[in-house]
Amino acid sequence: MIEIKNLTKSFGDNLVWSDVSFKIEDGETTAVIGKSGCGKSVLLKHLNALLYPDEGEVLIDGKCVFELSYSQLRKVRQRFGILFQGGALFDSISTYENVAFPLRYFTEQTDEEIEHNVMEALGMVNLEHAGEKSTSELSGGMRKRVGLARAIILKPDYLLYDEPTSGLDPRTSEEINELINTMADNLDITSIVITHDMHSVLEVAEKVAFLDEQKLSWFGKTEDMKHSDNKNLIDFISASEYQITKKTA
Ligand SMILES: Nc1ncnc2c1ncn2[C@@H]1O[C@H](COP(=O)(O)OP(=O)(O)OP(=O)(O)O)[C@@H](O)[C@H]1O
Repeated sequence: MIEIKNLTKSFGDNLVWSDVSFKIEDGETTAVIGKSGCGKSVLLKHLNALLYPDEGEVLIDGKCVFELSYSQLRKVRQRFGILFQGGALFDSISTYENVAFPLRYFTEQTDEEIEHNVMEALGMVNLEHAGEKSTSELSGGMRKRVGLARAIILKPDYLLYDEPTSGLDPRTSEEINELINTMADNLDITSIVITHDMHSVLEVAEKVAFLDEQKLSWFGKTEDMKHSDNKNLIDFISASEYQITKKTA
């Protein structure tokens, strides 16, 4: 379990949010939503201590990540897989090598073991035949899938998704949502998804954290969101639904 406790973060005199507390239960998918600039990415970067807060704690299995030594932190960071917004692929190497990269960097696996694991990960994202392709030949949806194969290659406990459906058409977004669910079901993984896409939230998330007005404005089960009396949350959902209707009309 990841427990976020009384977290406050500012950059200079720009307060991003204060006193944020919620729990991410093992095996669940939690969506972090909110307007552009409300501090979703900043929150995500605190989970594995890529950023440090002004105050507060992030406890992973009871230990605060901000108090770990360098080597302990390295181990904790290996428990996280991250799907970056654009996929963050290296375009100078093949799709296969992109997925193999964390294994070559962090493990002592032989070429045979690497091949087995890379092909398994590519299979999970339905790209088993794309290994030799240059990543510059891939569509936006395929790049996300390769990024996802790379994010799961070290068999992480936690998978962080930064805007997994941004820039994708509705059908490709749907494929990515299905993959997020497949990963959660098949890999026994805990997922945290940053998104603006309410359709994606409804498809993948069990819990929702809504950041607004420099605080955690609402946290709860996805099914309770629409019945909330939080006006800003309801406005945010309605605005997103309007966008969905426009996109699919
Ligand atoms: N390294 C940094 N140094 C200074 N300010 C930063 C830094 N990273 C983020 N910020 C500021 O923190 C605030 C929150 O940014 P963040 O990227 O977390 O927003 P977001 O909710 O993820 O936005 P979006 O939905 O547009 O990606 C913004 O005001 C941003 O300018």
